[in-house]
Amino acid sequence: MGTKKGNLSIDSENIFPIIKKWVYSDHDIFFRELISNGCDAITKLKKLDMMGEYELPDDYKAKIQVIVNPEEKTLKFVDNGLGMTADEVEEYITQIAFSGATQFLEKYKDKTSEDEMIGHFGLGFYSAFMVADEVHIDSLSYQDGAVPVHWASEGGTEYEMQDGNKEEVGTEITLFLNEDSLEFANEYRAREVLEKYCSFMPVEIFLSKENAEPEYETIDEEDVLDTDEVVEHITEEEKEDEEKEDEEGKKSEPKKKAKIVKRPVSISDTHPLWAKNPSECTKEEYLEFYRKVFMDYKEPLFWIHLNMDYPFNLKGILYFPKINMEYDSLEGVIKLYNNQVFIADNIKEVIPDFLMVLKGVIDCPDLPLNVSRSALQNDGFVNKVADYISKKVADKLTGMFKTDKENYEKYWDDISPFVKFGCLKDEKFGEKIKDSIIFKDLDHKYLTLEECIEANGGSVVTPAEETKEEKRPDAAKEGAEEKAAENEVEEIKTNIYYVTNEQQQSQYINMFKEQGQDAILLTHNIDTSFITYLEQHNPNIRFQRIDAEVHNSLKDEVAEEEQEEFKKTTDSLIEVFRKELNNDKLDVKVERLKDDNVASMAVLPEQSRRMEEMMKMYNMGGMDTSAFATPATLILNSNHPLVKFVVEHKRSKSVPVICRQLYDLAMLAHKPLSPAEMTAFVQRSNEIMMLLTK
Ligand SMILES: Nc1ncnc2c1ncn2[C@@H]1O[C@H](COP(=O)(O)OP(=O)(O)OP(=O)(O)O)[C@@H](O)[C@H]1O
Repeated sequence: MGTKKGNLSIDSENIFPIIKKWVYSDHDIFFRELISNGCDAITKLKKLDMMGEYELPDDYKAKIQVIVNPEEKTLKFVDNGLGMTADEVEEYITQIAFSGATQFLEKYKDKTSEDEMIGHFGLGFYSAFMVADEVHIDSLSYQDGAVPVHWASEGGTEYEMQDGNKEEVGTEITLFLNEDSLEFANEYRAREVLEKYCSFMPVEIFLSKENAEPEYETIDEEDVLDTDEVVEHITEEEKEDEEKEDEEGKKSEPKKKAKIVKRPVSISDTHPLWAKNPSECTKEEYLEFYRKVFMDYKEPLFWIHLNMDYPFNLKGILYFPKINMEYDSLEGVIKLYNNQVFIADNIKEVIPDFLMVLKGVIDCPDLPLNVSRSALQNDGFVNKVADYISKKVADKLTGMFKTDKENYEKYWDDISPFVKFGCLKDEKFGEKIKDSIIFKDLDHKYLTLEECIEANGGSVVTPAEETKEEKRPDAAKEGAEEKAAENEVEEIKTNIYYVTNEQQQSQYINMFKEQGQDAILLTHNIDTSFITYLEQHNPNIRFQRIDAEVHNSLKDEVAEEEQEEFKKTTDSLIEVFRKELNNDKLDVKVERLKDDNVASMAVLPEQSRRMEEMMKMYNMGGMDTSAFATPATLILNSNHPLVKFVVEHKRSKSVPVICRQLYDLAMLAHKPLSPAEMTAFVQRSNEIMMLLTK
């Protein structure tokens, strides 16, 4: 063939600026595109061999070589796939713009948003022009009598094609890098990109530097392989005094070694663990894979091996890392692959939001390589993938809850924020997992929600619901009865008490324990939202923080005949405290607490406290949420000698000090004092101690 010159295609005129600017936001992606073309070419050649249309040489070893040359500023991709004839280069490369690109340009000529640009247009090869001023193709087709072809283009609309001189079947693509992209001719940078995109490609990939000094290694002669290039055979004479003699007194043979050219190491692991059958993988393999891929040397808690063929193909491994710190700061990585070719990290359309704290790999050959995020959003298939993944995670957890409770409880602190977040985010997940959610009680024993309800004297189906069911057939009275039943439900809600901070709420915990009353620990900041979620899903329960009210079991009843006297005491205490604390709106309540070690405490209604917490959590645009805060109620224990003293000695000069101190002590367990309050508190405490010295 003489030199053939031509125009790439009338349509391609405007394609290069588009490619350069938008198609691929990550410039390094051309590595992936060119290497996956090479992999495809190799797969096709192997298929031809299988179909008997071509015979692979006996010593055929599929491989892709990436050769950097910083001096020449070139980068080469060499594969031993099926190669192309001149006609094929013409058809697949030159005229490419006819097919995809025409529509592409039509559709996107006025759009500038990158999100909308990325699609699957068979433009992979052209990504080379993002980094190269000039690209050459040298190819030799597998076909009998094929003539090698050389193609060159400078990325405009023109190209040149002539006979080439490639001797082995396959294709070599040479990129003459532009000034902005010289980094890719650096061996270390190239390795970094290859490791990012090609760590698990199905073909071995070798990186080398053109004209680099060869590296050698010395190995035992017996370990030399046919494929090794031996440069020297070495016989190591053992020193006289070290000479060993065997039983018959013969000298042992001198050691034979060989100096060989260092064996190249493939960048890609062509059989990644996720592609294997889960039953064939060992714990050590899972851990090693985790360390290698995520560079995380902390052991993951456990993992799920996904393996699905129908109705779509999906394989992968999801690891649960140790994650018991604040939920917001957690960041997992889920790497998405298409047939072992890396697509991207953390594509949120495919991976349900709440699973983003996990670390893992997912290989889904049915997902397009060039994923457009906006295109994925409403894609039914993508939603199914996401549903499947979340279902599998729920299955793993419920399975573990049933069959391996000991470990499940051990992991619970780590995984509970994730599980709870999952419930808030994904109805279906919440429904599946609901019976496997557990709560730690004051003795650090685990209970299910059902057990918590029972421990607090309730039952999962409330009597009111039962009556409601029974009465249902009576249609005539239905309306009125339903109302009555609803009120009843309201009345018989089971309270589940909880603690958010064991230190701060210790006074309440002690009182609870003393009365044999239990509570659960909910210490994570996601718990505020989570209990609201549980209440919405279980109308018969109500969560109350341990200091939200004075639990009935903590109080002594006031007998009928004592009522009047008690009221008097109450009124006078309220008056004194309001006066001494200089706050006539102060909410004071007097109770007879069973625990006479407690003089005062503060309670804050559950709903207003939760509201305040939510506002704080969302920060409400930097608003000062204290303006909305409901002040706590001061509870005074009329059984306590200090309180009794106040009632009996209203005019004593100690009363102001006692009132203020009791108030501060109650509030301390509830929230931090302001700087001024704290200063006053310390000063007063010192004054009280001074009295001891007198
Ligand atoms: N290394 C190669 N060996 C043999 N044929 C190749 C090679 N590279 C490209 N081709 C041919 O050129 C065609 C166009 O390649 P290009 O990368 O532009 O698009 P694609 O691979 O079809 O799609 P995409 O890369 O966007 O997924 C390929 O389909 C293939 O037929």
